Amino acid sequence: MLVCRLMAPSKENQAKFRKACIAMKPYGISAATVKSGLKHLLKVYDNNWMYIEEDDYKVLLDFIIEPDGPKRMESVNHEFKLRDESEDEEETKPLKRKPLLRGEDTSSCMYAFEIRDGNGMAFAGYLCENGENLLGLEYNNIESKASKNEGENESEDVPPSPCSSEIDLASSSNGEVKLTFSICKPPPGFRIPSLDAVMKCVEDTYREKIQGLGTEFSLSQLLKDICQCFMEQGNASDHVGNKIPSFDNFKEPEKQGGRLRKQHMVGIDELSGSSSLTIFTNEQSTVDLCSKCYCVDDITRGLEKQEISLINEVDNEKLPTFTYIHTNVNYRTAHVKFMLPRIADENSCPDCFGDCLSSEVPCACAVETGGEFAYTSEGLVDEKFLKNCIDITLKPSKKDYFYCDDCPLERMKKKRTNQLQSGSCKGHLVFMTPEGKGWGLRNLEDLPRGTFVCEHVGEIVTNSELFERNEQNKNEQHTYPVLLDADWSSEGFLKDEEALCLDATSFGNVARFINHRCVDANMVEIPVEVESPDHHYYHHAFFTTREVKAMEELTWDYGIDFDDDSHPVKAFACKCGSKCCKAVKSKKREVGEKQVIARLVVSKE
Ligand SMILES: C[S@@+](CC[C@H](N)C(=O)[O-])C[C@H]1O[C@@H](n2cnc3c(N)ncnc32)[C@H](O)[C@@H]1O
Repeated sequence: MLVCRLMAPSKENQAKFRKACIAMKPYGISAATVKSGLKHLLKVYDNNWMYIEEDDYKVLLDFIIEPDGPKRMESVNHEFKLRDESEDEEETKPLKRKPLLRGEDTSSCMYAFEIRDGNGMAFAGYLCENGENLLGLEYNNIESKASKNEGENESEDVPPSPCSSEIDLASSSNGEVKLTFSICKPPPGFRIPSLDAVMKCVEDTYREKIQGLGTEFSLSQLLKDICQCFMEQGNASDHVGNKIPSFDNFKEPEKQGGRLRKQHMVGIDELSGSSSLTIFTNEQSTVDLCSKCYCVDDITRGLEKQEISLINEVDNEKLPTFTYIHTNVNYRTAHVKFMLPRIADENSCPDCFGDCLSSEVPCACAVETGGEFAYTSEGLVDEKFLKNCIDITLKPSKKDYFYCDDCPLERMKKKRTNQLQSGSCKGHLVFMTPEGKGWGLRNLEDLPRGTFVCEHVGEIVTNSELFERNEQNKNEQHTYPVLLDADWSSEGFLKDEEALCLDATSFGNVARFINHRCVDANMVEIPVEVESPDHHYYHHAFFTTREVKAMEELTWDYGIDFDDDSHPVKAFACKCGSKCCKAVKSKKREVGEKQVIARLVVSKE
C-alpha cells in the first residue's frame, strides 16, 4: 500500500474542510470530491468561505451534482492524480456513490493517505476503487469525536467511518499475510506512538510477568511468525483429517452450523510471575461440525508455533479447563531460580558452543558420561544412551544421566523445536481415546527411534504444595503429577518444601494429554538439566523408544505401582492394552522414586 503524505493545510481550513465533508456526506459525496469542489469554489470566491458555507453548503452541493460538475472538477483535481487509469471512466460516471460503510471491504483500496497538522494526524483516508470502479477518496475523520465536542452537529444519518488509520505490524516473509493495527476512535489528543516503543513496552511487560521469557523474546518476531504460520497453514494441503475445521468454519460459524464462542482472560494470581493468561473452558473456540464430532482448531491458541488440534468423535466430553503454557511456571514457593548461579560451579558446561561431537576436548557433560555423547550427529538420542534411559524407567534404581542447557539433549530439543517452527514437522493431535483413557495424544508423522517429541510442561510445585492440592481435589480425574527432584534420595532426606514436582493439571502443554502404557510405551522421559546442576530440578523431555508411525498414540510409562494403595493420587484402572500391563498382571513391582510422588509422601511418613 502506497502512503502519500499531503501538505498540511492550515488548521482553520482543515476545520472548514471537515465541516464541508460532514455536510456532503449524507449525499454520498466523498472527501476527494468535496476537496476538488472547494478548490474550484475558493478560487471563484477569492478564498471567501462565507458564500460556500451559506445555506448548508448549497453552492458546493449544486456545483458538485451539476451534470458537468465532475468535468469541471477534473481541472482542479491535479493534486489527487495518484492513479492513471480509470480517469476517463470517472468523467462519465455519476458522482453519487454509496459511501463506504464500517466493515465494508476496503481491500480494493489503491492508496491510503494521511493529512497531518503540526500536532499529529488530523485525518486520513483511502483512495479507493470500489465495486463500481469509481475512484473516490473516503473521508475518515479521526478527530470526529473532538469535532462533535466542539459543537459540530454531525448528522444522525452520517454513516460511520471505517477505521481510519492502519499500521502494518508484521507480515509473512513474502508479504502475503499481514497483521495491521487499526486506530478507530482515538481519544482527543491521541498521538500515534512509534511502533518500536510499543513493541518494547509489551516485551518488557511480559518479561516481567512471565518467568522464563528470556531476553531473546521479540514481539516483532512473534508477530512475523504468526503471519508466516498463518500463511503456511493456509497453504498446507495435508491438513489433519477432513474433520478438522478450516479457516472458513471459524469465519462463518453460522453458515457452517458451528458455534464460535468468546474467549475470556483470567488473572492467575497464584502463579508467581504471571498475571493474565488465557484459560480454556468448554465454551471456547469450539466448532461442532456435526453432532457426533467436537473439534478445537488449536488448543494452544497460538502459543506454539505449530497448531495442535483436538477432536472428539467418541463421546460428549469437551476440552478440559486448563491454561495452555509452553514453559514451566513456578507456583508459590517452588524455587527454581535460586539454583541458576550455580550452573558454572558444578558438572555442567554452560560455555559449550559449536559441535561438541567433533570437539577434541570433551565438555563437562561428556566428562560426566565418560566421554560419551547422548546424541548423534543426526540429532537423535544415541542408541546406547536411549537404551540406558529406557532401562532406568523400568529399573529406576539405576543412575540417571543429566545434561545442561547447552548440551546434547537440550540441543536436540532445540533442533526439533526448530523443525516444528519451520513447518517441517507436522506436530500433534489430541483425540478422545475409545478405550476410556480420556484424551490422548497422537503424532502426525513417522518418527524414528530416539526423536525428541515434546517437553512435559506444567506448574513447578513443591511436594508440600502438591500434597495440599491432592487433599483439596480428591476427585480430580485425569491428572498425574511427576517428581522432578531426581536426586532427592542422594541427600538422605529432602524436605517436602524443597522437593520439586511438575503438575500439568491446570497449567500445562500438550504433554498433559499423554497417556500411560505399561513397560512397552513408545516414549521415554529423559531428564534434561537446564537450570540446576545439583539435579534437583530438570526438564522432563519425551523421546521415542522405537519408530513411531504417524497417527499412533504416544505413550510413556508413568512408573505406577498399581498395588500401592497408599498413593495419595489414586491409581487409575489401567487400560493401556499392553501385553505387559502391570495392572492386569497385578504384580508387585519396585517403583521408581524419581517419578512417583506418592512414594515421596509416603516415605516422609
Ligand atoms: C496425564 S493425564 C493423560 C491425559 C488424560 N487421558 C486426559 O484426558 O486428560 C493422566 C490421566 O489419564 C488417564 N490415563 C492415562 N493413561 C491411562 C491408562 N493406560 N488407562 C486408563 N487411564 C489412563 C488417567 O485418568 C490419568 O490420571
